[in-house]
Amino acid sequence: MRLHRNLCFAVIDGLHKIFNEGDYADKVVQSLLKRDKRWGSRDRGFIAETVYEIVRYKRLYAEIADVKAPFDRDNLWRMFAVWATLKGIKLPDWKYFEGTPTRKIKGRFDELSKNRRFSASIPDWLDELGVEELGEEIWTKEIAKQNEQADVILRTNTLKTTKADLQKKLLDEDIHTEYIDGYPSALKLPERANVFQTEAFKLGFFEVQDANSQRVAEYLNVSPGMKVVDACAGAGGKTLHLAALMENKGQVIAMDIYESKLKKLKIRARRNGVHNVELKVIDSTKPIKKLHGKADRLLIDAPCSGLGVLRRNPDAKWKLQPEFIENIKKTQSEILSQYSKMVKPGGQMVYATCSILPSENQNQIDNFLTSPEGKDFTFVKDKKILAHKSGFDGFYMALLKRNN
Ligand SMILES: C[S@@+](CC[C@H](N)C(=O)[O-])C[C@H]1O[C@@H](n2cnc3c(N)ncnc32)[C@H](O)[C@@H]1O
Repeated sequence: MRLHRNLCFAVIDGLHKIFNEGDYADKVVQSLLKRDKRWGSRDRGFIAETVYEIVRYKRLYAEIADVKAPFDRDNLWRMFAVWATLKGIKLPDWKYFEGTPTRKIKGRFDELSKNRRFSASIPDWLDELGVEELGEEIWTKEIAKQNEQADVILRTNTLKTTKADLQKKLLDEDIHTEYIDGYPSALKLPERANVFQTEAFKLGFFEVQDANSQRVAEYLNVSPGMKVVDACAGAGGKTLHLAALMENKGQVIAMDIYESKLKKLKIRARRNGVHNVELKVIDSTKPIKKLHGKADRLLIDAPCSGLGVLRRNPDAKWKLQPEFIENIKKTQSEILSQYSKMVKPGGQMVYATCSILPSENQNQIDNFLTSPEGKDFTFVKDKKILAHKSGFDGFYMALLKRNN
């Protein structure tokens, strides 16, 4: 591979924004890709993948390059040189690469690879937490998997098309996809492509959604005509899926504390041809109280650490703080106790997270079931999904039934 100066500059600019200005990696990459219209898909792929890779392995590359945060541009070039050397890419004779100690880099890499905190590139506190919660063996495998690039997965919008028709339509647009065993609406791209530019996307035939994320709405056993509350709907990935499973019949009440997220959901619902969603901002306890005992089904897709989806948000490793996890656990427990009251007797509820930590998952359910609010509920089943076992994102989901 030959390095192109303007693409490498874009990578360095992106890293500067992510590491030093705290910008989100996905937003930074999105804006970098708009910088030059002449860039083709290979150039865009280089920028996105290199930025993500250096973000993933920040701790390892910084240690090998012997640089410390905050990283100035020279430091970022040194980390870039480490990345390129380990990839076996020949460094051009640019001034940034003068005196790069190629042999020493490889030696340091071999040495540091024996230590998970460097090989998987994670902060010490997170490594301790992972071992404490999952045990050494599982954590080692899981955190290694979370450093891989995630596949692009689509969810067929069954309100508008079928999986087979969508596959044909995408093939007409030169995009190859494959079925995934056990995931009824999913299509996987064996090769990455910008699916948002396709006609099929503009027509609302699919949404981009991880395969295991597609399991969550399915877990809730909804049917057409029901009154379903999606209490932490965000921009509505699962709301849209619920509406499709309900064949646009009945009512989905999509709630969130952020109106801005629900506004995005509104746009997506229009593209998806979804007509049965009502949006409600949670700006006090009132909207929840009004729904006490009314919902046939409740989805709590709770705010969480996001440790199951690090492949998609690698910068979360550096942004997460132990205090955030402690606080989010309190929020999860409050949400469970307050929002569960919306389920009517005989109704069902799913509590889900995109975390792999038992303390955010099954422990929350155990605590809820022994609390005064939880005594009306019976545990039906749960699923603990780890990325290294399933090949897709890490998730947790529990199904509970409200007693009659
Ligand atoms: C995991 S995300 C939801 C993702 C969304 N369901 C989807 O499938 O695209 C969790 C959501 O919970 C929202 N949230 C945080 N605290 C909340 C609260 N107390 N009540 C309701 N929603 C909350 C966040 O704004 C965020 O959108």
